[in-house]
Amino acid sequence: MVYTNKQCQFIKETIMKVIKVANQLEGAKLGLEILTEKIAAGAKTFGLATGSTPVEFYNQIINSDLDFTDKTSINLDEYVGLDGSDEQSYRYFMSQHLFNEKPFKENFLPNGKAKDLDAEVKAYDDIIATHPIDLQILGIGQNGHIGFNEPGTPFDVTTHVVDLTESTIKANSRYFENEDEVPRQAVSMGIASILKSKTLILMAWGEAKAEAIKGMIEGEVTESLPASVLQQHDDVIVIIDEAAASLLN
Ligand SMILES: N[C@@H]1[C@@H](O)[C@H](O)[C@@H](COP(=O)(O)O)O[C@@H]1O
Repeated sequence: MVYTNKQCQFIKETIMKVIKVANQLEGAKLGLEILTEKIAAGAKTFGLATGSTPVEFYNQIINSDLDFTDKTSINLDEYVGLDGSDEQSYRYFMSQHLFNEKPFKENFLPNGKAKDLDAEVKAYDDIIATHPIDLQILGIGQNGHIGFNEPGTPFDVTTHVVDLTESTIKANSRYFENEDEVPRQAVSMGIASILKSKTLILMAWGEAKAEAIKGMIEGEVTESLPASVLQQHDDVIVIIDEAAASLLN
């Protein structure tokens, strides 16, 4: 794979490729290059993430001439109790930041309003099984969570209902009027499902992510830092800015 982006600096190649970029915009452009390459190679199904991290990447996609009308997206997670029309739901977020501008053949997200959450979890596993993910986009929580797989989540779980930790509720409250408004549960793709993706790109910007990034890359593989499991996947590309990389040796 050839990266033409001049701003990036290749800082580590073990199994994980770690690429430091000048800033979020450069990282998003690099993400678009990789995505374009994967589509040219036949990728059809994309695992997508919410949060502030991929927003510029989605802008880049919107401004590109890539066509997704024959492509499928499968999102990582959704808050329990929020309808897709709720402005805080991840379904709404994805519509606003990508899907309204770039129509896909189909967009899957868990249904946070499902009456029977056990059935919803099973149905989402079936969707993932029948639509193998070619490229998964990930952000990372300050405590090292991916999707909504909080510290302590076993690595072998598939889609599940999660009790959000205090730290995640606090971190994500910036999107809500106050902390009390943040749902306490979410439906999340599990770590086992995430690891089945052919290629993964994890992006992180800013100092708040530096500790999690250090643990993920240089620490031991441990369920206390869910993203560390990515060390065991053979095709992970980590794109980070200076601040997120600042604690790396
Ligand atoms: N479930 C999402 C994660 O997928 C995301 O990676 C994380 C970080 O969010 P941000 O990108 O806003 O820092 O937030 C949420 O918890």
